[in-house]
Amino acid sequence: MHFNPFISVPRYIRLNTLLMKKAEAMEYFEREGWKFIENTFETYDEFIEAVQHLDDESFMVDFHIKNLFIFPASSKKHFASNELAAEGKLLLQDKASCLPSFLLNPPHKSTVLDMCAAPGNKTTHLAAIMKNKGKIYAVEMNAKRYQTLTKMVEGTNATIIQTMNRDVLEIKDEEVPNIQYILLDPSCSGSGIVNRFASDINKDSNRLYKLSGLQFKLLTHAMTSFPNVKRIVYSTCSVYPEENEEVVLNCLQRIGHFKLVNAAELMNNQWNNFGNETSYPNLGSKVLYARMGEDGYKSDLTNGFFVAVLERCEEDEFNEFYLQKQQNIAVHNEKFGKRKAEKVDENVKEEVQEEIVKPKKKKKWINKGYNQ
Ligand SMILES: C[S@@+](CC[C@H](N)C(=O)[O-])C[C@H]1O[C@@H](n2cnc3c(N)ncnc32)[C@H](O)[C@@H]1O
Repeated sequence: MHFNPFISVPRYIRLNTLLMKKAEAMEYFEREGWKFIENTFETYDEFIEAVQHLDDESFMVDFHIKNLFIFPASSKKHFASNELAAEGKLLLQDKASCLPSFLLNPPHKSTVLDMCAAPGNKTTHLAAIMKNKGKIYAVEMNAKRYQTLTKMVEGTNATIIQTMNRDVLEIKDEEVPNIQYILLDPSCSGSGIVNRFASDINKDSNRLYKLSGLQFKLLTHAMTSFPNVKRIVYSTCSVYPEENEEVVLNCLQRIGHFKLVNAAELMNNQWNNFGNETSYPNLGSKVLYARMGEDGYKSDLTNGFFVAVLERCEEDEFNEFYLQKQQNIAVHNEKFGKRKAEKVDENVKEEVQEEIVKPKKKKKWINKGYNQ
């Protein structure tokens, strides 16, 4: 994988609507000498073109996220010490990192679990989307990062957030009752982050294996431990399919009662990058990537990011990957008559534990190694 080290993403600034109105922010920027370019573009491509040509004195509003401002990359130093950012009114957050909360889109008064919350960018975005009405449980395992999270929550006036310094894998439904929406943004390789963009050659397959095992465990927990969950967003700042499509596919194959929502439709078919449909049929085109334009991909002018949206199936409905796997097992059993029937949803956790402790040989990408 080749990339252009000179690509830079614009300065994205998310308005904290819990502390400041959009009109006030616009007036502030104009007072500071910035010229507003109105976003009247009909298509995403036209918009991207305009952002690419944003001059050093101008700013715009994002095409998808209406409380996200876009400034030229050259303004990064200027905003690093901005007074309104210090007051929690403006948040320096990349567009890609805003997509998970935007796509989860929990309604006001709903109950949300953010499973991996620190430093709190997405949790506080969720609170703003919910207009500070409802309840968000924000869980962070690492003590130091938990402190950063609590500081951010306090500083942004996101009063519906209850922070918890815990391992989310130990949290059960009784402790966080009636969770309806889950955001899962777990630790990942960070291979999508512009300045540390990793090439295939630099892939650390051992680390990747451990990370994807944890990601799988966390997504399984999200899908099986909270009976009232309607929608789950799974995201990473990685561009490696092992942490993305692979994790989602493995979970869907084992847990039948969730299905993929087509992210392209959620973006009104105005987006450039999705997963790999050839390698992951019926899955790749429904999961979203944000890309900075490396390797001939079209650019979204953001850091590299992955988002998958899952929704609970109707009663008696199972997702296609689960059904296919069950069918394969049935065919295999008929042929060889040896293997016991695959465990069903209720027992999936037991199976997951076994898989994580004892990796099976079928995980070919580990054995092949990526350093070749
Ligand atoms: C990618 S960061 C999350 C970024 C955050 N969502 C944001 O937008 O600001 C992943 C976080 O998950 C935490 N984490 C990893 N495993 C966890 C677990 N089992 N329980 C709770 N937190 C966990 C890590 O310590 C790390 O802070």
